[in-house]
Amino acid sequence: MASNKTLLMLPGDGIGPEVCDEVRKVVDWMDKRRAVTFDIKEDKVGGAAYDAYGTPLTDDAMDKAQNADAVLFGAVGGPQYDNLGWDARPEAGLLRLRKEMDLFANLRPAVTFDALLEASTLKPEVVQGLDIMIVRELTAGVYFGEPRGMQMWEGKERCIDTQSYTRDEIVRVAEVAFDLARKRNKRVASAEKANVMKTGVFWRQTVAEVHKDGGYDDIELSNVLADNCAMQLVRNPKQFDVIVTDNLFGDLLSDVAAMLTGSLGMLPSASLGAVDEFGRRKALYEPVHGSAPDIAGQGKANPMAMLLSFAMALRYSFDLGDDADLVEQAAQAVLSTGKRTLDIMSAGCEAISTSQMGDAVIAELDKRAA
Ligand SMILES: NC(=O)c1ccc[n+]([C@@H]2O[C@H](COP(=O)([O-])OP(=O)(O)OC[C@H]3O[C@@H](n4cnc5c(N)ncnc54)[C@H](O)[C@@H]3O)[C@@H](O)[C@H]2O)c1
Ligand SMILES: CC(C)[C@H](C(=O)O)[C@@H](O)C(=O)O
Ligand SMILES: [Mg+2]
Repeated sequence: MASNKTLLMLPGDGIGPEVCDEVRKVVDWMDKRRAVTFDIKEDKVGGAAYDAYGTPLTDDAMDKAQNADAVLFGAVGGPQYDNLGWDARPEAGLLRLRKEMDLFANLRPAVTFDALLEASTLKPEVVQGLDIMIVRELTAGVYFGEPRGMQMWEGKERCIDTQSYTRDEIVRVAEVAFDLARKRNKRVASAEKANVMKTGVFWRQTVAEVHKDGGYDDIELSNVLADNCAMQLVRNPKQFDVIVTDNLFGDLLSDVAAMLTGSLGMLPSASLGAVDEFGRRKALYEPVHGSAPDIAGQGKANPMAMLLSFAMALRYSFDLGDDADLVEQAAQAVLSTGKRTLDIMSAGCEAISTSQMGDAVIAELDKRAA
């Protein structure tokens, strides 16, 4: 029977294909055990697409992404591509997907599993029970602002990147953050640099207006300078519920948050567009980590961030919240049995490979569905 659940897989480079292989196991399991069939398409992105086609994302792949119900993205990049021209870089493929699909809201949840308390570099009491959501603006700011690049200025070479935000770009991501907070602990911290950046002042004012005029008086809003936010995340992360922030600060703060959970290999993400008139939204799901060239091809990658990103796809794109819960519970159960990839290894635990971790998740899913 034809499925209306189209899933585009873009494994990419480095450990991207390795962690995507583990998601394929769960997709197959869903088909067999839950009668949920996905119409899977696959294409190349990043360095893999550059090697095959001379571009990090073909128009054909872009079209497939625009028409999929969800895109599952592995990772892109690698040292062999670092000196390519600007638009040929693997990262340019990812930025094009985000921009052209208008995926402005990037949800990066940092949740600490009890089994991994020892894997964090922080004291267990600081991270135990942590559940925060970073909402990163993803299609504007310094990543896309113009002008950018080299120019001559007063007879000297200089290079410019431009931080730029329109009111609408701030309003829509602030609304996502407030709406999410309403279903959580009703607190939003907005992080910017209003002390030194004009865009920071505008961001702060606009978020306050959305809070006041958007009917969000049940949500507590606080402002935090982004540098202080980074420090507070390490000092006392549980003070936060939802953090909303711009593209660049969101990139940095989510890597910090990743280490609270034990490893960058644990942090999933969902990049969402606006809800259209039919109630659908474009979406791309990807781990927060990159292509990890240092461990690629060795079976060492932790597939959890990718698997948990797929769980987010089940929840946000396919209205399969129960199945999302199941995948998350299975992931947690595997870690509770002491199985570990090297990034989250602790004394007394069993070291396993990427693919063994995927198999262990399937075994737990089987137990739960039995
Ligand atoms: N979304 C993406 O595709 C994405 C994100 C970040 C970086 N990158 C790209 O990846 C390349 C490498 O960047 P980087 O080294 O700064 O960041 P990275 O996230 O690839 O790796 C940072 C460190 O974390 C480890 N790590 C990351 N994911 C892991 C996992 N799943 N399991 C175990 N360990 C893991 C790596 O081994 C490495 O030591 C660069 O080309 C960068 O542009 C891509
Ligand atoms: C690969 C790169 C373009 C990307 C970013 O900077 O947004 C990555 O670091 C991320 O966190 O998704
Ligand atoms: Mg990043």
